[in-house]
Amino acid sequence: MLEINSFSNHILKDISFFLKENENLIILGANGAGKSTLAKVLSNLISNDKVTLQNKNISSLDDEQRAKLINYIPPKLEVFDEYICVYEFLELSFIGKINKEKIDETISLLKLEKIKNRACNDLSSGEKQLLLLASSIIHNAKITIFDELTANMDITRVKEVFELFNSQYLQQKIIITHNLDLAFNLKYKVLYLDEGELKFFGDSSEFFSKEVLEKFYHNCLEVVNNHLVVKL
Ligand SMILES: Nc1ncnc2c1ncn2[C@@H]1O[C@H](COP(=O)(O)OP(=O)(O)OP(=O)(O)O)[C@@H](O)[C@H]1O
Repeated sequence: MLEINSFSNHILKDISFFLKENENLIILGANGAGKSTLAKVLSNLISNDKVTLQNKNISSLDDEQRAKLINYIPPKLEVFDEYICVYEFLELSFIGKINKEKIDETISLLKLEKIKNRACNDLSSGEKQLLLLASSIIHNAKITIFDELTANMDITRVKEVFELFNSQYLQQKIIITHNLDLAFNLKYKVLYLDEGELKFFGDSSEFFSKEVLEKFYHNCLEVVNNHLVVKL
């Protein structure tokens, strides 16, 4: 269970919502709407006392307790040690003891064998995002927030990520994305932000109705064969 109660700062305005146990969420909104800021508030990277996780105020949790409950995956991997390789990065992703079998299983799941000994800093943008995904599977927090995970992935990888999001590999997920077809097909609850204000929080079927799409995206989108396409 995740709750945020009347959070405001210079970007977000009076944000409140409640997510039930195991309920997944998509966060949508235009560039600069405040999506990443909200994700950082929910994971306490922007420290606050307005978020409750599993009935505990986030400000009362120590780092380990918080890491077990919520994990924010940023849009870009930043590694300061230029020599650290993919395998070593994954070793650092465990909250407790390292489990080499789990690392090998995750490498095989995401087909990362070819890059497992490469330096993280030498990876392409899409490979870095796959590494972040692998680290989140290993970390296995109660709630994982993905901030634009698929932005640099090729379409085959996006499809694999979609399937993974529909599997049991991760627990509760919060996904920030500009890929509206991914959002549409995941059928998670939707939160829409506009200039720091929460303008919609509700079910996928309601958000992706003709009326709501017209309200937020004007006449830019249509549903064709169960896919949301941009009318260019
Ligand atoms: N540390 C900061 N200091 C000042 N302004 C900030 C800071 N971080 C973000 N902002 C501003 O707050 C607004 C919201 O930023 P945020 O990154 O949350 O948007 P977003 O919805 O995730 O955008 P995008 O889709 O472009 O990634 C933007 O106008 C941004 O410039």
